[in-house]
Amino acid sequence: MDKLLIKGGVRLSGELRISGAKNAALPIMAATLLADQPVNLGNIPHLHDITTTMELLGRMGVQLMVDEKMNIEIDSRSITNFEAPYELVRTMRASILVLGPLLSRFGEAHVSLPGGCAIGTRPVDIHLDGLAKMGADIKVEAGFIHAKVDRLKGCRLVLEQVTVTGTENLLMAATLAEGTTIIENAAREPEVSDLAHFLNALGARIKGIGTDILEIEGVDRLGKKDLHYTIMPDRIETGTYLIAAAITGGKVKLKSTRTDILDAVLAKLTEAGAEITSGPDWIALDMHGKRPKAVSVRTAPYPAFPTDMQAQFTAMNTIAEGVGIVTETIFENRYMHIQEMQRMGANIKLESNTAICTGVDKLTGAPVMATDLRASAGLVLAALAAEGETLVDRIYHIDRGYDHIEEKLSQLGAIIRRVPS
Ligand SMILES: CC(=O)N[C@H]1[C@@H](OP(=O)(O)OP(=O)(O)OC[C@H]2O[C@@H](n3ccc(=O)[nH]c3=O)[C@H](O)[C@@H]2O)O[C@H](CO)[C@@H](O)[C@@H]1O
Ligand SMILES: C=C(OP(=O)(O)O)C(=O)O
Repeated sequence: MDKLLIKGGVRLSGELRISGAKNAALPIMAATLLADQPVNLGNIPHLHDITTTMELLGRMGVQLMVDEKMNIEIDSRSITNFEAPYELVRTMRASILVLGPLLSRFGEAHVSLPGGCAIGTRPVDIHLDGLAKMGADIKVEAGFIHAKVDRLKGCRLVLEQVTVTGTENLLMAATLAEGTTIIENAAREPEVSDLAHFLNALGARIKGIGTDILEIEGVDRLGKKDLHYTIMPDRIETGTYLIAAAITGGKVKLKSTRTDILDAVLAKLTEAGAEITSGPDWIALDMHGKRPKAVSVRTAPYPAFPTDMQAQFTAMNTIAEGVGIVTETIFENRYMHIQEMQRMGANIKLESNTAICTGVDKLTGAPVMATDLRASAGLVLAALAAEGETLVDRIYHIDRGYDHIEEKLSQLGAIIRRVPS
């Protein structure tokens, strides 16, 4: 297993280009299953999860072609089977996103139940309940979801809890259903909106995009000749590099990104003492060499503070001035990074879903273990601020969601290298 070796203490500075959003690219790739014409997708990030999704679609018989700029052409007309096997689903929970499109277009889907994950139990009951309400016959047997239907029927769905992939699965399913579907208490994450815009570009009729009530009038077919769709920028990658600069007292300019999807994160960085400036497609952060001030954050569905930025802000609080209280309300077990940060000298007290972080003057490099994607990012950030060397093990988690992280951090002056296994 590859590791990352980081020598901390360098003040980062420079410019970077932000990649396409993993959490928009994955549902949009799954949504191409709905189209009866090839689709070309641009701004696809270089990530392990993308390779897994390509393999998943490829095993179903879908044809994929990637060019050197990571534009992917996906043609689902050659599909031969409707199965998402365990060995792929277990490495990437987003595989569940093929369920809605397969069922809606082909009337059949067999998707392995996603396995346990380091951040919580993450059930898919809301996905399944919604599809059943739309008329699907769903059985869960031997770890597989088997779903069948002649044609899904539109109906009113009130989601019990805000769920991002749940909203996406039901939204995709509704596009080819008979009649109108209303999804209430829908997730408003920008990636859900990007998916909805993509579906409308294919010919879907979705209203209420960006709100918590989505209205979908089913159509008979989806697909548009020569459709090219560009994936939105990754707001979590953007936030992570802003913190890389903030935690080292440095400055950074991030290009090909957006400010309008990062309000909660930028507000907290400003509170931490960062000077933020921005243009239509760039954001810059300057700490002017200062140590950040500790900030308190509480995770909640968009537009509130994102759970996918919690570990990174926890990392910043470890070396900040003062006490920051971090409350995780989305996932019940998303604090696996804390124990590792404590090994680097962090002063964090964990009480139930609240982490009380008292900033220390310095962290010390240590061997640490990455446990999930954003926990790994938090450890890399802590390592950038620490004195001495940190060896981050199990970085396959990071490769799931960060495009060329060591190259990008090196570009900002970080001393970081991949140690192959
Ligand atoms: C690929 C992708 O986009 N992943 C994101 C997505 O994950 P994901 O879509 O899996 O997360 P959800 O929004 O579904 O989870 C929110 C909460 O709802 C619960 N829940 C969800 C579905 C369900 O059927 N039943 C249920 O109880 C979950 O256990 C969790 O406590 O949103 C999360 C919350 O912003 C992010 O951290 C992930 O990065
Ligand atoms: C939790 C995440 O991803 P996934 O839902 O794919 O596990 C994430 O992107 O932080």
